[in-house]
Amino acid sequence: MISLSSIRKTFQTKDGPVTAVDGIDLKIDEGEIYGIIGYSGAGKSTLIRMLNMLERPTEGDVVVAGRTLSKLRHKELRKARQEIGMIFQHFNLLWSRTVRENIAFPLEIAGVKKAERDKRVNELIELVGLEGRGESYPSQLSGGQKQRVGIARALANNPKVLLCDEATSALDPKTTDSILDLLVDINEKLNLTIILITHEMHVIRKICHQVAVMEAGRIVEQGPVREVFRKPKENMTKEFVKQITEPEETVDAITQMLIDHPEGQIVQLTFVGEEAERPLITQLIRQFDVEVNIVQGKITKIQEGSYGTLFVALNGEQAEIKKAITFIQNKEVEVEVIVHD
Ligand SMILES: Nc1ncnc2c1ncn2[C@@H]1O[C@H](COP(=O)(O)OP(=O)(O)OP(=O)(O)O)[C@@H](O)[C@H]1O
Repeated sequence: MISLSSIRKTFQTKDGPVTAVDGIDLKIDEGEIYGIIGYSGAGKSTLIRMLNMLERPTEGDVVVAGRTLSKLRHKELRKARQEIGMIFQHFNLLWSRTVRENIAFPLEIAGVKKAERDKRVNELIELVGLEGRGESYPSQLSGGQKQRVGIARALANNPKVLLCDEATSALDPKTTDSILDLLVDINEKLNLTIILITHEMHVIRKICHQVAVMEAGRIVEQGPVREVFRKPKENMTKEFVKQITEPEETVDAITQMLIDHPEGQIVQLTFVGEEAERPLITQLIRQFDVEVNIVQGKITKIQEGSYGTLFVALNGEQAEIKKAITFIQNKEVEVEVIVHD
């Protein structure tokens, strides 16, 4: 559905050239929810804005739904853009227009007749769960409701692709979750391809199938979310994964555990899918002469199954601990030894 090859974007500034995107190749399949995560300044906004030519790449080609956007002229580009909807962190609604009028706006621009427009707006209002709010003005809506208007407006012309630029960053956690649920619902109902950028791993965990990690204008790691969670390779990725696996109490608990069991070894076990449900600890205790203390554990839902982390302290003879760790590894559970004694 989307393919980027050797994309580069350099801005000319008073202080000299700034390369925001520095040679990115990317392929995104139809129907996929693809997340791009990175800290501020990594180049995410610039990258996503090149997917609909809000920014033109300095080098490289952008192909969306079979069209090479980077080569299109004004009129053709306007048409191609109807295939690509976009939502924004601060919603970008028209404040003097009602909900209905905001949603109808792109239909007016596309020259859709009044009767058809009204019908389509009704469908969209229902799709995003804004029944009864059609005549309200944006200032009368909550943040979540405003983003629902943004989503309805972005979907008005039946796009194939939806771009989400930090679409939940201005919302509280509960509202964020309801908007993310809506995006999954739309993805499934319409087979819409969704690309989102975020700095929150929670967003990736909750809805994405694939993830790319961006740093300094490049993609440093990418793959299916469950694989990246199970085996993050780059330090940057590990930091993001920690955002949801390692709450502050874990660090405190580990420190305390080390004081209490100076002879022990603390390991982090990472399970994905069915592995998360197997009675691994029972097997460990039965088959090896080790004591197992659970420090902290958490199982989280990801878009394709469940994902769990468990911090345990293993006490016993070094050789026996080693055997136990090998046993766990053979169960296809990732094991990271946090502290060597
Ligand atoms: N129009 C512009 N002119 C000059 N420099 C720009 C422009 N847009 C972005 N940049 C620079 O490009 C780099 C990447 O910015 P970008 O906004 O794409 O990053 P980001 O990952 O989206 O961060 P944020 O979430 O803070 O927006 C930054 O160094 C930024 O200052």
